Amino acid sequence: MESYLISKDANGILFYTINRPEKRNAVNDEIMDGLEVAISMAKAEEIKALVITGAGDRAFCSGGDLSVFHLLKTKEDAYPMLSKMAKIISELLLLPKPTVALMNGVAIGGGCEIATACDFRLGRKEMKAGFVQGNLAITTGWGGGSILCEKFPASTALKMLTDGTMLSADELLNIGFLDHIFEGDPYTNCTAFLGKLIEKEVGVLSAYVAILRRKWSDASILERIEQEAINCATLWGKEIHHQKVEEFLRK
Ligand SMILES: CC[C@H](C(=O)O)C(=O)SCCNC(=O)CCNC(=O)[C@H](O)C(C)(C)COP(=O)(O)OP(=O)(O)OC[C@H]1O[C@@H](n2cnc3c(N)ncnc32)[C@H](O)[C@@H]1OP(=O)(O)O
Repeated sequence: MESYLISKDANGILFYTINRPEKRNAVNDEIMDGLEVAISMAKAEEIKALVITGAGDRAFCSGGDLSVFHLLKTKEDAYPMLSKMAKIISELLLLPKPTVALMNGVAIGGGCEIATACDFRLGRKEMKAGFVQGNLAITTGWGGGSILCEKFPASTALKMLTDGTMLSADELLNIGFLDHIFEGDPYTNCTAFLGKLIEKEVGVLSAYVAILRRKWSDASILERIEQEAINCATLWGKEIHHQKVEEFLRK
């Protein structure tokens, strides 16, 4: 089974689907590489938006693949993985096309980081999401913390990051993290949400998103994301992080 799927619909929307439902759509190197391919494909003239979603109805993305990444022990081990995904998420953030996180299920840790980098977040009614990295004695490491602090009020962002709790769809809507809650078929709901947007010319869409991309670039977002990856790598190498991950893997 392919670990990710990339497809385009008749409206010019490109879909990137993490296709590891048996692992709650956890991110490994292949998923990272696939996302980079999708971001590159989304730059094509005919593409009006990039949508990221997960296979199945349980999980959008459960973050980094702990069965793989827990083998990374030191700061030097972890930094290349963190920096690789931080660069890909930076490209997602600055893509000159509108982006959507179609959150078909739970989003945890790095899964929330991917969603935060998107312009819009749609959540299935039953979904929950949480930046749980703090419970694993690390921080966000793929840029999600920097982007959250860029996009949301400081207190909202810091509360989400430092609480490390799972929030319901209604709670996420109330704080502005979700733009829309849906029931039923994710694709139908996503195309309905983008209904007016896909009527516009690509040049108009690109010009509008450029206003945001320019604002974030002027605010040195890329440097902040790189520093986040370095800080996460430093915490990653500490023993307490490995103990916390072992506790999860033993459950
Ligand atoms: C920089 C990124 C950062 C990092 O990598 O350090 C992070 O993303 S930190 C956050 C890492 N992610 C997590 O801590 C999430 C762990 N998973 C869960 O809490 C649950 O699995 C949940 C809520 C996503 C789904 O719960 P549910 O009851 O529906 O399923 P199971 O727990 O029974 O899991 C089913 C199956 O999936 C495997 N699984 C789930 N999440 C991961 C993951 N992140 N990495 C690897 N594998 C994962 C789980 O082990 C089960 O596999 P099985 O072979 O069936 O035992």
